Amino acid sequence: MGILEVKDVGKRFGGLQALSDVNLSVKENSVHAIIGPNGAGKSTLLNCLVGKLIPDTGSVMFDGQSVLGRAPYEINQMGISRVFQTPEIFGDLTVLENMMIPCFAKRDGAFELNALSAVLKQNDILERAEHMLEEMNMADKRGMHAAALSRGDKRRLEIGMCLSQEPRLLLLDEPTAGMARADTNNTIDLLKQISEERDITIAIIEHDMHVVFSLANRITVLAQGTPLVEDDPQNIRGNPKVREAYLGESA
Ligand SMILES: Nc1ncnc2c1ncn2[C@@H]1O[C@H](COP(=O)(O)OP(=O)(O)OP(=O)(O)O)[C@@H](O)[C@H]1O
Repeated sequence: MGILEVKDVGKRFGGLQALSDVNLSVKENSVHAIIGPNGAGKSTLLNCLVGKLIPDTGSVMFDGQSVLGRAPYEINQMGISRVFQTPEIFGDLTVLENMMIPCFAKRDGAFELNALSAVLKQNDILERAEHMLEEMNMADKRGMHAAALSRGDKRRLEIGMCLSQEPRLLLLDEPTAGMARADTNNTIDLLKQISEERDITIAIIEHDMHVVFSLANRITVLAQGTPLVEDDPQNIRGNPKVREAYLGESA
């Protein structure tokens, strides 16, 4: 039994069956990649896991509890945290102020941006945020405006903000999209370190096969809204159907 169990999930948008009969089991402490061509249904599936969409059929269980019908913030509190394609950080705030926001939400269950000045006076929040920045190797950037960070550092900050909530499942939606190779490699190293050092499960949607094969120990290939195959990376690489359809002959 995985920490995340998706059973027979289907989702239709008008006349389009975006997902059908999706079964997925994500093992605790694994890095599980979901790959597939454009329009395969990867984002739709992710949205069904975090409460942004409700499937028409099937079930989604996290650690034995159904996530269906729960609001995104409730699912977040259950221990699922999501990193978006575009970093969700506040560019006008400093790196430290950004990091304080999820620390506050973790302590009090909610956060309003206009409460920031009050938050800045709270030592426990400040200590926690500074500790997280040290863990993310970003302490030297604490006073910078987040907008001035490199793409890779914006991603690093956002991942740190997610981790400060101590999730058990981290969902990543193309975390290296649009990044130069150096930033991509830094992000791969960061995610490897997180997966090795923390008691955490990672599920990642990714187009970049270098990222997928560097990180994943399990891969599900989605095609036209339904899983084509789920296997270990070496078998996915060698699977002729997958090679032909998704990876290209050079993979
Ligand atoms: N809100 C929506 N309303 C209508 N159709 C949608 C909606 N969201 C997604 N779709 C359609 O559902 C199908 C699956 O889309 P989805 O974005 O999940 O695919 P994807 O695998 O994430 O693709 P990509 O790799 O391009 O991001 C596509 O045909 C898409 O156009």
